[in-house]
Amino acid sequence: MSSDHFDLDDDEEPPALVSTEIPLDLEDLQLSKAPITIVTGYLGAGKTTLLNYILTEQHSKKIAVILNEFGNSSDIEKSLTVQKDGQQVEEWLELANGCICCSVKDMGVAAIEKLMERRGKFDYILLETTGLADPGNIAPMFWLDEALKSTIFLDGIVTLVDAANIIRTLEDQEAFSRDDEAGVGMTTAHLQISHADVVVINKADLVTREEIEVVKQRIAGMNGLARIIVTEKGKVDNLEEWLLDLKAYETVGELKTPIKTQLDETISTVSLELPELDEEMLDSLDAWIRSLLWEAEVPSPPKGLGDRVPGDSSKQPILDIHRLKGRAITKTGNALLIQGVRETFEIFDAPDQNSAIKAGGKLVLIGRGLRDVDVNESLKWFLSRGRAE
Ligand SMILES: Nc1nc2c(ncn2[C@@H]2O[C@H](COP(=O)(O)OP(=O)(O)OP(=O)(O)O)[C@@H](O)[C@H]2O)c(=O)[nH]1
Repeated sequence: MSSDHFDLDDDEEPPALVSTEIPLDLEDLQLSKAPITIVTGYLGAGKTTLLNYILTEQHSKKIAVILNEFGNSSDIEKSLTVQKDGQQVEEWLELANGCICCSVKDMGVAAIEKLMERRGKFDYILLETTGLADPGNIAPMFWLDEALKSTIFLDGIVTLVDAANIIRTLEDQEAFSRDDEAGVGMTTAHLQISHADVVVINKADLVTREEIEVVKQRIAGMNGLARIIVTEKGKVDNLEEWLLDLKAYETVGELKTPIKTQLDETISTVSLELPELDEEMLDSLDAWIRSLLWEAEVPSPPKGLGDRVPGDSSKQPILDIHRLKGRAITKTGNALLIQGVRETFEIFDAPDQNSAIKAGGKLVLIGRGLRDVDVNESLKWFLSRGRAE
């Protein structure tokens, strides 16, 4: 995005702090936090085109768009403020419809909060990552546990894919594989799709309807939780439905059973039924999830079930859970939601108890290596273990 007008207002002294007698209402603070949506997608998928469309459309929303260089976590930790010759650098483009656009490098959560404080309140923040970013590294930073301390909260991840090139990108292991700890077979595009709450299949004008269907099936087979929309030039008509207010980390949505076609060799989605849990089983569930996310191990009984391919120890599957969502109902009638991204997970009371109880217990896992292990059997065994012993 280019601009011919930047507002560089940085040497002003901040106003002196004045003490107030008015008690802060924590709930109000929570409500006034600004949602941040991470917009990701492979090089050239159309991220900037989509954000340009949002910023120039007539709507009544105050949106702050941050374009930055979030690439990997080490860059982010390295620098929490933007410095140039000892001065903080901010470049803001103010738009006629009340939106702003800011281009920055190497920023962390604290720096974004600080920028937002200085610019005043925005209804939404959209953060465009670089085409090579792994959203799994970025999301946990915004999904803060001590939520009240932050003025922003992670609303969701939107991943754009280029309809004409995505299949090739997913299949061209040699050209696109990441040679880091993500492992062979995993491309950046895999990581971006597996973490998505919404997938925007862009550049629909460049392919046939049949080709769009193939892309849709492939994506739905990988990430059974993401909602999918098809666009040209990033034109998403209903912003609130598809990009803003996703609440992807506060609620778990429908948790629909993923389609059976496993077209992708690397990433898949598994859906597990959860029985009603007593306290001991709830602890077991927590331990089972920790084993999967922290140890990359599918617990199995001494013999029988396996987290390895029988007879060939060289073929132990690499388990790597990227995203996890679930709903657990306790025997005492309490509904809990489960949210996870990479190693971070949380189990908390469902805001809407009635509809959660009605929908029933379920756990959905998205990640690598899930095709090679029987997570369903493992979970069943693990939950019943305490009672059997
Ligand atoms: N034909 C066609 N071209 C598109 C569409 N959307 C975007 N483009 C073009 O694709 C190119 C890349 O779009 P960008 O919006 O810059 O993509 P990006 O994801 O921001 O790219 P990077 O920042 O390099 O990762 C540009 O030339 C766009 O004009 C579309 O729906 N159809």
